[in-house]
Amino acid sequence: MGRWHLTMKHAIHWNLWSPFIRNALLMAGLISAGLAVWSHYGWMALGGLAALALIVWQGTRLFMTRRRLTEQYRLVLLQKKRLRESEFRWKFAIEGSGDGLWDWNVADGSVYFSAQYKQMLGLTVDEMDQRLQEWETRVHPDDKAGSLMALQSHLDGQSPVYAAQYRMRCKDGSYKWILDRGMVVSRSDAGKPLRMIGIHTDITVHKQAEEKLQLAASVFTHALEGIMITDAQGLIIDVNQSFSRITGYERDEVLGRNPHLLSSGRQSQAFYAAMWRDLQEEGCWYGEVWNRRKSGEVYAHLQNISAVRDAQGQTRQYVSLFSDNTALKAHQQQLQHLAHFDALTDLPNRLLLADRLHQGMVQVQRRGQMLALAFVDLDGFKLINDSHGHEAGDHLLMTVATRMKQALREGDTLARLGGDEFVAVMFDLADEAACKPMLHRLLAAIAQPAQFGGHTLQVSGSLGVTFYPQVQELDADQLLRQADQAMYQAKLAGKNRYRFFGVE
Ligand SMILES: Nc1nc2c(ncn2[C@@H]2O[C@H](COP(=O)(O)OP(=O)(O)OP(=O)(O)O)[C@@H](O)[C@H]2O)c(=O)[nH]1
Repeated sequence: MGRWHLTMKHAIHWNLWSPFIRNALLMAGLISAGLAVWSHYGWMALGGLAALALIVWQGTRLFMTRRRLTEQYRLVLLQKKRLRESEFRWKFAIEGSGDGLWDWNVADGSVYFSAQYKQMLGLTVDEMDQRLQEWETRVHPDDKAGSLMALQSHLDGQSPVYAAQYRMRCKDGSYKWILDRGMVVSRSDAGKPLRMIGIHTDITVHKQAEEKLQLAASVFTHALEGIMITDAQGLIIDVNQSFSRITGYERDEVLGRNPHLLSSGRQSQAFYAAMWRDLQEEGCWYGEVWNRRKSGEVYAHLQNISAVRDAQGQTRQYVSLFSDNTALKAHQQQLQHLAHFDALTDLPNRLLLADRLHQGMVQVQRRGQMLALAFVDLDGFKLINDSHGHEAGDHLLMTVATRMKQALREGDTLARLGGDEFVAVMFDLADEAACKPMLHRLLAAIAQPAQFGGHTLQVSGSLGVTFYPQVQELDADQLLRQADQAMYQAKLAGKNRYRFFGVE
């Protein structure tokens, strides 16, 4: 027994349980058992036993086959269930994502378009033929070549997946942007594509947002205005090209820095405090700012700052737009000057005189003082023009203007009304007599000879003087008319002298 056990162990160890050995041992066992039964009980018993063994064997086979079939059936059902679940999951995922599905039989050209695919284009389930031509006729003509090229490249095996973006015509004639992705899922032995599956994603909103972003980026980059964006703490996070052109600072030099680096120092702390207050309360600020370029040059610009707030009303960024208006400002100042100053002598003109006279009249009355207004007309000026030419006349007018100005005190005003007529306004006089030294100085200044083109030019002046305030209230025009009348009296009296209004 011990030896047999050892042999069996070896047999198992050496893997001798091959079908041949197994069957040979079984046959030997059966023949031995058959001989034993036949020798003890005879043929009848042996036949009965064999019949019994046959019945047991067939029954066992039947039982085993049934069990195997039942197990196979159970596995098939399980696989089917898993497949259904998997299909359900995929269908749910694709339909739930809003994407449309297509399944193309490349060989015969038929295509399955999912309900969602058709719905995306505004079509009902029955409104689209299951043909590839349906897709081709709906793709925007401008996008067709590109998408077909991408498709062909994938069919030829040149790209691992097919992906294209194109516009597709909907039922109502409008176009939707579609992202189309797919791949060949089966090929013939020769590598010919047999079936291809893909999905359609509606990216219209995304495209529109992208276009808006591109537009905004283009405006930002190419705007003539300088644009500076800061974070909520006021640190610069982006600037455009015009910013660099206007300020002289490159983008890298200012990122992360405070816009204070542009400050010229011309604006007070109160100015910036008011700006921040407006930004926090109103969300925007607009005004003129004097800044300093990298070169050190101070320049003026009109600046518009807006706070960018999130849905919760928290300020996220500040966007500042500004344009360099130095040239405009200079031009404005030039126009302002031309409007108020005489082009030949650069003295205040009639307009500015009226303004200053008005202010002076208010001031002297408040201070309890007096002002004198002298109307000056040159004597014999026409002769200068006639004898030496207009240029000589201009030269004399400029010379006389400078000298008269020097004859007056600082704070007094000398204006040119036109031609050879001037007006001098002398402020802060204690009484009428206080102006007499100035009147003499004016006459002397006018009478001083001037040289031009080798000629000596000389004129004199007649001055008519009036004072303010007077017993009767009067305005600046009335004052001027009084002085004009007094000047006429001075002319009548022989010129080169002054006359007070109302004094014969
Ligand atoms: N050169 C020059 N002449 C001017 C200008 N404006 C006016 N005139 C001339 O100045 C002259 C002024 O004329 P009047 O004041 O009548 O001549 P006037 O010789 O001074 O006469 P009286 O005042 O009576 O002494 C005119 O001949 C004008 O043509 C100017 O801008 N430049």
